[in-house]
Amino acid sequence: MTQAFRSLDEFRALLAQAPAADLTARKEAEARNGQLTKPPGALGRLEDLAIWYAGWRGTARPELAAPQVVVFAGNHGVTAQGVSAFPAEVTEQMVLNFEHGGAAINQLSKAFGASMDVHALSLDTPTADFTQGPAMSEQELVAALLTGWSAVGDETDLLVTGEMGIGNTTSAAAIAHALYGGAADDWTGRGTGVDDAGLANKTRVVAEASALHGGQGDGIEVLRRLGGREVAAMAGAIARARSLRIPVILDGFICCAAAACLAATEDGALDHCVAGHASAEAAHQALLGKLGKEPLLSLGLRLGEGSGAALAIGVLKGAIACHSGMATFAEAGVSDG
Ligand SMILES: O=C(O)c1ccc[n+]([C@@H]2O[C@H](COP(=O)([O-])O)[C@@H](O)[C@H]2O)c1
Ligand SMILES: Cc1cc2nc[nH]c2cc1C
Repeated sequence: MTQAFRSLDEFRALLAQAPAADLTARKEAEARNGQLTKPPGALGRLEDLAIWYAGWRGTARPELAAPQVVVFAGNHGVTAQGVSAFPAEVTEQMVLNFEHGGAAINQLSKAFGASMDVHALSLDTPTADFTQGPAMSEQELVAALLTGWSAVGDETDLLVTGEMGIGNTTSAAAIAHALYGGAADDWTGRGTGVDDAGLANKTRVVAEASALHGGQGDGIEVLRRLGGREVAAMAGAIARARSLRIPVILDGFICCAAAACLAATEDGALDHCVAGHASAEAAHQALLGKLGKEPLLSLGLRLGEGSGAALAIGVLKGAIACHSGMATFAEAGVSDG
């Protein structure tokens, strides 16, 4: 594939040109939904989900046949500040675990019939510690965005982006604080499980990062200054999915921070996304509120890897199976109200 973009401005231009949903297919799906053998609205959010999916796939009676889970891994210089309960080498060790099929996301992908790919991004070269300077150069960010962009399969009809990166809840918190303001502790949580002293230290790091980088540029610039390679790759994949009209299920706090960088850069950039779940990471619910997304599931997960979103594939499959498979009142000879 020829390189889709060579600079951040070219990536911004692609975001600005992103296609909308097919309104005709959406309207036809709404009409079909009204004729199905159930009381109006009785399938609750499943009805909205099926109509949303139909609009993005451009057909009133869609199938969901090829879901793809893609997991990106990156290392973070900010781990030098002691922000995680786990050592940085766990990122690489977990990549091996993903490759050998031993992680939670391997099992969930299999359980919901999704393909799964893992992309490790320059693990030997952590991003710069963003309390000292920008996490990435422009070219490093372009490379990470391109990794995500290129990871999306042409035949994919639903995308889940997951991540693995020790230290990345600090990156996500710093992104959210830079984008939405408030206090550093509004956005800082325990991640893999830091104790009270660890949480206080992490909050200091987020505050210092925002003081250094806040208020400078759009969401893409925030991503360059405070993101990580796997965070950027998720943003690139979500943007590529949009260009192909592939619906996306967002995962937890880090995935949503990546998505927020797109939303802050271009209005409507996440119209092709639904929120798979509410993570137990303290600020995820608030971040979902900023994105205007209502989570499908709330199961106390705080794993990442795309795990909550992968579970929500099952919900979406259920919604589409009902929408596309049910008989209408006329077909079934059932009296409508
Ligand atoms: O998805 C979430 O909401 C989530 C919440 C807490 C932790 N994580 C995972 O834990 C790792 C980051 O935690 P930490 O404490 O190292 O910043 C990273 O690999 C994430 O996938 C993920
Ligand atoms: C073991 C482990 C697995 C993970 N998966 C995603 N983030 C993780 C963090 C840790 C520490």
